[in-house]
Parts: sequence; C-alpha cells; structure tokens
Amino acid sequence: MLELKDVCFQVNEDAKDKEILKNINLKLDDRFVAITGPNGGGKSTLARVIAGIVRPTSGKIYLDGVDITDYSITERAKAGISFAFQQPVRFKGLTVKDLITLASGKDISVAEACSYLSEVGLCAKDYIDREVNASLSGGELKRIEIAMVIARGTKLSIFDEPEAGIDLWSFQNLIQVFEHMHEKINGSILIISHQERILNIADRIVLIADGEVRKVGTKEEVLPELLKTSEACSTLMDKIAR
Ligand SMILES: Nc1ncnc2c1ncn2[C@@H]1O[C@H](COP(=O)(O)OP(=O)(O)OP(=O)(O)O)[C@@H](O)[C@H]1O
Repeated sequence: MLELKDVCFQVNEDAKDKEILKNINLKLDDRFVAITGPNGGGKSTLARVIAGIVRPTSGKIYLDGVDITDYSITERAKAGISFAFQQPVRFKGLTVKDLITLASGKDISVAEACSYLSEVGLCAKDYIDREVNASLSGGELKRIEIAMVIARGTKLSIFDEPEAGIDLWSFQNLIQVFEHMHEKINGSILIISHQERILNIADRIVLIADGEVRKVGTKEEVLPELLKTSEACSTLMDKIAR
C-alpha cells in the first residue's frame, strides 16, 4: 500500500514561496488508480514526489509501511517503484532486447523479451533488435517503455500521461494495453490521465486541483465532481475571453 501523509511541495519563484502540493493525504491500495484533474493542478508533481524525482518539502511517504520519504530514486526503484515519463527517453546504442533485459534485472531469453513486447501489442520480431533511437515513433516508444515497466514487475508502476503526444489510433491501442495490464499485472498501477477511457478502467480515481486532493473514490463518485471542476474552468475561460 502507498500512503502519503501531509505531503507538501513548495518552490521559491521570483523570491516568493509557491505551494504546489498542499497537505496531500492519501492511502492507495487498489490495483489501478488514476490521478486526474485540471492542468497545472499538481498531478505530475505528485507522481514525481512519489517516484523520488523531487523531494517533498514536508510530509511522509510510506510504501507497504516502510518510510521511503528520504529514499533516492534508485532506492525507491529497488523498493519497487517504476516510473514511465510523459516523454519516454530514447537510448541510442541500446536495442529493445537490451532494454527489456536490463529492466527485468536478469538474463532473459529472446522469447521472454518478445513476450513482453507482445503484451503491449507490438509484433516482437519487428522490434526486438531495433535500436531505441529517433527512428521509433512516439507511440512505439511509449509501448516499449510500458513493456519495460511490465518486465520490471515492481510493486508500483507510475505512468505520467501515457496518452500525451500520441495519435488517436495509437491511443485506442494503448487503452487495450492498459485494460490488459489491469487484468494481468501483479502490482499496482498509478496513472495520471485526462482521458475518460482510462478513468473508466480505474478502480479508484483521485481528483487533484490547485495542489489539493479534491475527491477520492470510484468513477461514479468522482466524475460528477470532475465535470463541475471543468465547467467552472470553462466558465472562467469564457469570462476571460469576453
Ligand atoms: N519546479 C517548479 N518551479 C516552479 N513551478 C513549478 C515547478 N514544478 C511545478 N510547478 C508548477 O506547479 C503547478 C503544477 O504543475 P504540475 O506539472 O504538477 O501540474 P499537472 O497537474 O501535472 O498539469 P498538466 O495536467 O498540465 O500536466 C504548475 O503551475 C507548474 O507550473
């Protein structure tokens, strides 16, 4: 279980303190949790705080009862947290097989590596020996990154807006990948998304706005609140536009 107690994150901008996360309290033990909310609400910051990319200004983070607040990214990775970036990283000189083997942490066969690619809907023989460089499309890279996360098989896998920057066709396939992961994965998935189809497969949704947790619940409980928030935003945008 992941637990956040009074987590705050503050930056100093133009000599003024800016609170980006305000006393976040969460207990998450569901298999598939989606974090959603308006742009700039603090979702990515929260994911980065959980993965250890940034340290909270105050508060505590526990993974299965262990205080990981002061763990580095590497220590958190060893404790069982994987993080997939919004823009996946390219690794020039490494093949897809190399990356999946590294991710799995053991010497796996080509057939095993291929099985991870098949899980994300990629035809393994076409990709296994390809270099992870700029010749791969955004959608392909994203799926290879997801295959790596599956190969790592950690307790907690965090995805920051996996839908960002991919076309509609790739997005439809990506949804199927997540639906499949929801059924198959051993650990938990924490996914930041604005997409209703992703929210629809979540066991729990966390709505974050203005650095605060506004609501935690099932989609039936959270979506109406989310619609209210987006209506409020559109009304504001209308007023600004007028
Ligand atoms: N290091 C930083 N310094 C200054 N401001 C920051 C920093 N990190 C985040 N912010 C600000 O904090 C707010 C929340 O950012 P964050 O990226 O977490 O939002 P988000 O909910 O993920 O947004 P989006 O949906 O647009 O991806 C934004 O206003 C952002 O500009």
